[in-house]
Amino acid sequence: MKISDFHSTFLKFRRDVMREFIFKANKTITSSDINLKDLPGSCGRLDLLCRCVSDAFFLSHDIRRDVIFYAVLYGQPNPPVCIKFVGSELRKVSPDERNIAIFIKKALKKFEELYEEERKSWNQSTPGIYVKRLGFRDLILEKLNEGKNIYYLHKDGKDVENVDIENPVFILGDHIGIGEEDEKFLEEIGAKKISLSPLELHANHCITIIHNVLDKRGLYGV
Ligand SMILES: C[S@@+](CC[C@H](N)C(=O)[O-])C[C@H]1O[C@@H](n2cnc3c(N)ncnc32)[C@H](O)[C@@H]1O
Repeated sequence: MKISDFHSTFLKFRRDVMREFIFKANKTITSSDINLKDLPGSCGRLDLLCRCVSDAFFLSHDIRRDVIFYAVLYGQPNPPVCIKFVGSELRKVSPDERNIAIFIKKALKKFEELYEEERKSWNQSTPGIYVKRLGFRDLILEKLNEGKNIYYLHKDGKDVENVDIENPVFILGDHIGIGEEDEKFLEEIGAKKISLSPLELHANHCITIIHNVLDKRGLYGV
């Protein structure tokens, strides 16, 4: 098959879809006092959040511009803090954990410099990275109001192979999960619970698998 034929076949099946993720970081630090040498310990599993950001955006020598990734941080001293990463706007971010942690540190520094009133809106810290005072449930309600479909990634959900995915926001927990109360909330709002494997996976691996599922279905963003 010629490359041009492949390209037109690919485009025929391609449907424009943004991919959004919401990651609940139960223990991740909410001050800029980040020790880059201790991301898992004193920073409350910031290593895991950085890996999620890396797997959400980075292709080999390219970036997924159709992804928006939200992390809601619930660690001390000032929770909740929501950090938003917009793939089409990111500049100078690279896939390694340390580099991403430096950008998160800048976002938290920006947050510290704002008055509480200013924190109610999105504030850009560096290109494509924004910070706001926003809790996990309120963010999900905002997404529902935007007309998004909420998919909760969980081992015991329905096999992803049997689920149609449209206009998605994927919800993920960290090493602790999202907690019973938030699971109940997702059930109440009618989130679809979908499984990627019969085994318990790391959150960042779930992101890679979901990308793979959507890539193969031709569900790309613009
Ligand atoms: C390490 S797991 C969390 C484990 C935690 N002990 C719990 O009980 O939720 C991190 C997150 O990855 C997602 N996850 C893990 N395994 C999964 C699977 N097989 N299918 C779909 N999502 C999964 C879930 O969102 C989970 O909260």
